[in-house]
Amino acid sequence: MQHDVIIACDFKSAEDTFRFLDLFKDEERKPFLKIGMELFYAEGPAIVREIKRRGHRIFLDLKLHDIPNTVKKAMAVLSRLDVDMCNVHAAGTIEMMRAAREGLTREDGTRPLLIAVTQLTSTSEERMREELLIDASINDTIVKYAQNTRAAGLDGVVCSPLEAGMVHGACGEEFLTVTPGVRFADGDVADQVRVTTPARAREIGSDLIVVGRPITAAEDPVAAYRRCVAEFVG
Ligand SMILES: O=c1ccn([C@@H]2O[C@H](COP(=O)(O)O)[C@@H](O)[C@H]2O)c(=O)[nH]1
Repeated sequence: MQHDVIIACDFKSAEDTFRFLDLFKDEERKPFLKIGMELFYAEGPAIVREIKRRGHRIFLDLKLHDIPNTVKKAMAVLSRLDVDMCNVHAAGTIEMMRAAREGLTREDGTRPLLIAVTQLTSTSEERMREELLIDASINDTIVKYAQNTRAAGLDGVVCSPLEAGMVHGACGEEFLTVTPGVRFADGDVADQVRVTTPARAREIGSDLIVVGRPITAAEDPVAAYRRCVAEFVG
């Protein structure tokens, strides 16, 4: 997978999204976009179809986590949207991830990329131990969840860029690392915990970085996007 920057379009409406996307209309590089829960719950499948029609690649970040049968059937519905990538929570177990892959696979055998969230980048090791009662280090947890994801036949994981090298070491170079938790050196971390810069993400081994507020809330979003691309893609 070619290194790229995915912009997290965390907007409340189609109107706000298209106002933002219009800023990029003269960009040579059509940004790869992430549609998450906020926008999808507000606008439904129509927003996915419209953004696809405009020629963007789409990561549909709905993080499914339910019993295997429910996830399989939901994935079968999502497969009709023809997105490029979608995801589940690895905590849903290997059986659930296998069901997700089966549901997503179309009759002709094709499917979008399917990845699994390991531990959210807003979670610290301390909270994981104290609130989630996971009595292992965050690194061991992420490696184990990544190995489970690989065993289920998925294509990669969502993790912090700080963990990308470790995940590749455990699961192979071809196994995708898609990494939110990206901040400029001079930027506000907000609710993220396990963060680093686009340049450092590239050095550590991330394949795709996911960047939201550092671009969407910037005074000049196009300049912020170009800065990410320059640091991460080169
Ligand atoms: O572990 C995870 C999984 C998903 N996300 C999503 O990525 C973006 C990050 O946005 P920022 O504004 O750059 O913090 C957001 O849509 C999250 O839902 C994540 O941050 N961490």
